[in-house]
Amino acid sequence: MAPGVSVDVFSGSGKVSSLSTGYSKRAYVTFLAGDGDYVKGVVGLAKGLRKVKSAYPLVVAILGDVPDEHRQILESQGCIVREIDPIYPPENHIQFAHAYYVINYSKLRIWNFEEYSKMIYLDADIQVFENIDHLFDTPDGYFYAVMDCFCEKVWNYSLQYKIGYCQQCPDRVPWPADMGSPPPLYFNAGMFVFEPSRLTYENLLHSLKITPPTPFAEQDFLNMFFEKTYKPLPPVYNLVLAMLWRHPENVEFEKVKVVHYCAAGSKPWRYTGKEVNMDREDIKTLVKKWWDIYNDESLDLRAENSVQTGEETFSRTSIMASMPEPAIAYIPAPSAA
Ligand SMILES: O=c1ccn([C@@H]2O[C@H](COP(=O)(O)OP(=O)(O)O[C@H]3O[C@H](CO)[C@H](O)[C@H](O)[C@H]3O)[C@@H](O)[C@H]2O)c(=O)[nH]1
Ligand SMILES: O[C@H]1[C@H](O)[C@@H](O)[C@H](O)[C@@H](O)[C@H]1O
Ligand SMILES: [Mn+2]
Repeated sequence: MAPGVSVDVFSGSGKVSSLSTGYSKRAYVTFLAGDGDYVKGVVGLAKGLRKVKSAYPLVVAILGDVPDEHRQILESQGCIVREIDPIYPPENHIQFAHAYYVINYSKLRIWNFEEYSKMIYLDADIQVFENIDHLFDTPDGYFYAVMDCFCEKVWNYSLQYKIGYCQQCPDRVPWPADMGSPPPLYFNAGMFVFEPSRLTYENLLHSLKITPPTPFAEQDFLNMFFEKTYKPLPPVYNLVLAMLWRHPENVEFEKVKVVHYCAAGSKPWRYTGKEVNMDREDIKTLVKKWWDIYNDESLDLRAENSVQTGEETFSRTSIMASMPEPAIAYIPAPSAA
């Protein structure tokens, strides 16, 4: 999109406005490690993207420890599987918020997927309930993601949590004047829009070498690295579930496009309803909606509705969905923060 063109990319109306840029230059990308059950998340995501008729493929950046059987499942669902080497942070004795976050530094390899000009990263524990292809039309040169919430216990090591400050409601407990300015806006790294670039990739790896690891691993690191170019997206593009009970006033539940099952106990494929906050009706509804997509056989990639173009398989419905709409409705952009 040409700079300065006033297109509201958040309206959700423009399915794909840039056929001319070619399909292969845009893709969704997720990350998969290990032989556990996150593969279910990726399958669910692939089917969810098909359901909303996304025009772009899903690339899965996998570590070498993903078993062949899981790779085949992903390919049979139309995913483009790309093996990446792991990235570890510099040695130190930091306690991560979760031990497995250490593998998440490997995610930085996706900046090296230079055959794509723009990508949307989605965690495997994310589901897309409405088409978000219009986010590919966001102006280049920025890093787009949704602001996080600091109210859950997993944040208890942080100063924000200790004093009760959250950027989602900065007036509840104002940032203490004697601590200088409030910290920069902080995004959740389960969903973001970015431009792969060899130069950025090399800068990321170089910076990582000289940056001590912190509890939220690559999420903290990306927040530091992209601090100046970060543009907040509205919460409907990555509903961090804790927002439902911590900041309900900031959530338009009926309008949510992307749900991130990141709260403790909320992964649909492990859900029991027993953990704190997990017996809420809204959570049960969202878990059921995830399973409905996962179990829907009509959303499996089928030979008769797929098109093979080199290494990439697109569903025919996706290609149909990429035809430009006759008219695009422009509505005022919601406040970014
Ligand atoms: O065994 C695993 C664990 C994780 N993952 C992948 O790593 C992603 C991140 O893990 P979680 O979704 O469990 O992490 P959270 O959502 O709780 O954590 C948040 O903080 C993390 C800090 O490392 C990451 O930034 C992550 O993207 C962000 O959403 C998963 O979605 C999945 O894509 C696997 O493939 N296998
Ligand atoms: O950024 C963090 C991370 O995604 C955690 O895993 C999640 O439980 C928190 O709610 C979120 O704030
Ligand atoms: Mn996640």
